[in-house]
Amino acid sequence: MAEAKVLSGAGLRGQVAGQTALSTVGQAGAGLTYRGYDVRELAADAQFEEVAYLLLYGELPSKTELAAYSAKLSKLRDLPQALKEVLERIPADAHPMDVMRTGCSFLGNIEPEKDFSAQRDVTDRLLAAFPAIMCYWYRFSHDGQRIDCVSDEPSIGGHFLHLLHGKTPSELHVKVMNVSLILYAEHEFNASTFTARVCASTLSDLYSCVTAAIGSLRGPLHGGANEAAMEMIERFASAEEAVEGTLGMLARKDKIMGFGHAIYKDSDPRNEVIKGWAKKLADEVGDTVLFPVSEAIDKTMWEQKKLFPNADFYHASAYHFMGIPTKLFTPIFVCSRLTGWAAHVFEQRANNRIIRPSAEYIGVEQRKFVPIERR
Ligand SMILES: CC(=O)SCCNC(=O)CCNC(=O)[C@H](O)C(C)(C)COP(=O)(O)OP(=O)(O)OC[C@H]1O[C@@H](n2cnc3c(N)ncnc32)[C@H](O)[C@@H]1OP(=O)(O)O
Ligand SMILES: O=C([O-])CC(=O)C(=O)O
Repeated sequence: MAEAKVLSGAGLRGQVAGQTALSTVGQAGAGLTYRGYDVRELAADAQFEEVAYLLLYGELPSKTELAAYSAKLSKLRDLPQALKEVLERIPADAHPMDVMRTGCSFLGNIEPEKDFSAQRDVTDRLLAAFPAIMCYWYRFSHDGQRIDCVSDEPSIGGHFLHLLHGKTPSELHVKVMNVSLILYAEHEFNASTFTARVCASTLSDLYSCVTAAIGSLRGPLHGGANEAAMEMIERFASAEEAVEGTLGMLARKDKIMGFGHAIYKDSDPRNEVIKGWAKKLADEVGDTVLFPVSEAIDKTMWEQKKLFPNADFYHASAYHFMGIPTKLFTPIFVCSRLTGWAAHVFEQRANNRIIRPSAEYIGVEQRKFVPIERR
């Protein structure tokens, strides 16, 4: 059994900053659990909507509850005209994470959370509307098309692919999107979730918590790593080139995106799952470069640094094989992690104290103010 990672030093590493009943990360013998369920079992057999319900409502739904929940989400997919107009004004070269942040924030203006008793309805609305926010902007700014924001796809993953590509997605692609959304849904006190909880602790509204969390997820050390990993993988034309390139990056002390983790010590339990699906997709498209390049980087990182791929690394090629533009990778993460963020906001609100740590002062000693004319 793997020993726990030594957690000390900067970045609040190893500090217990609160309690949660939502997930365990990196506990010996239990890689990642959502409300007690192993994420690998959920990814194998559940639908993302079931997992969202589990996180947001506390237990797995019955068949009837799931049908009602999925129907509720489907009805909430369309965007208000005012939001479409805002999205149409955002340029094509904007970062889609900025689009998500603006879309979420704007919806908070026109459909505000009037009372905390509406928190689940606001979350369900965002869960249903996020794929359209991303795709409406993308298709308008890139293809000049005003797409229909509703589809008859039963799942959120299928709905996203349908809006993006304008056609019914294959069964395999719907399955992989479903797995991906499950794997990304929740991860304890990661940076974006902690951001959401800090915001919630001031008794702010849910849209503010989610908007803040999107800002934290955007960075390449967190959710943005899947895009950065894709950009790196694409630079290599063969496994040999990838090995050489990785050795060079390590020699220059570059960070290799999609590797390492703040909590896991020698593997990320989500990796084996998404890697398996990335391989299936590679076979489907007849890939002979990207997947071997990814494996070569993976092998070199382990041999040289004992660093392992995190959830982001093989997500990069998996999404690429499904024809998803690289810049949309992190926004998909938003569509999923929203469930974890919101569940943490509910938990924070249910037992709140404002989050306000202390700082160790390392500045100059106290001194006398000097008026500007004498400086
Ligand atoms: C969904 C997610 O958010 S998962 C994370 C996604 N982020 C990435 O993939 C970005 C690349 N990875 C990283 O930057 C880091 O591994 C993080 C941010 C995920 C975790 O950071 P930390 O907890 O500070 O890492 P940790 O303490 O394990 O680092 C140990 C050593 O390995 C090095 N290291 C860690 N990850 C990497 C990496 N990807 N490439 C090269 N070196 C690395 C660190 O620089 C550190 O070296 P040092 O002791 O010489 O300074
Ligand atoms: O937990 C973390 O530090 C990063 C994260 O969100 C994840 O791995 O899903």
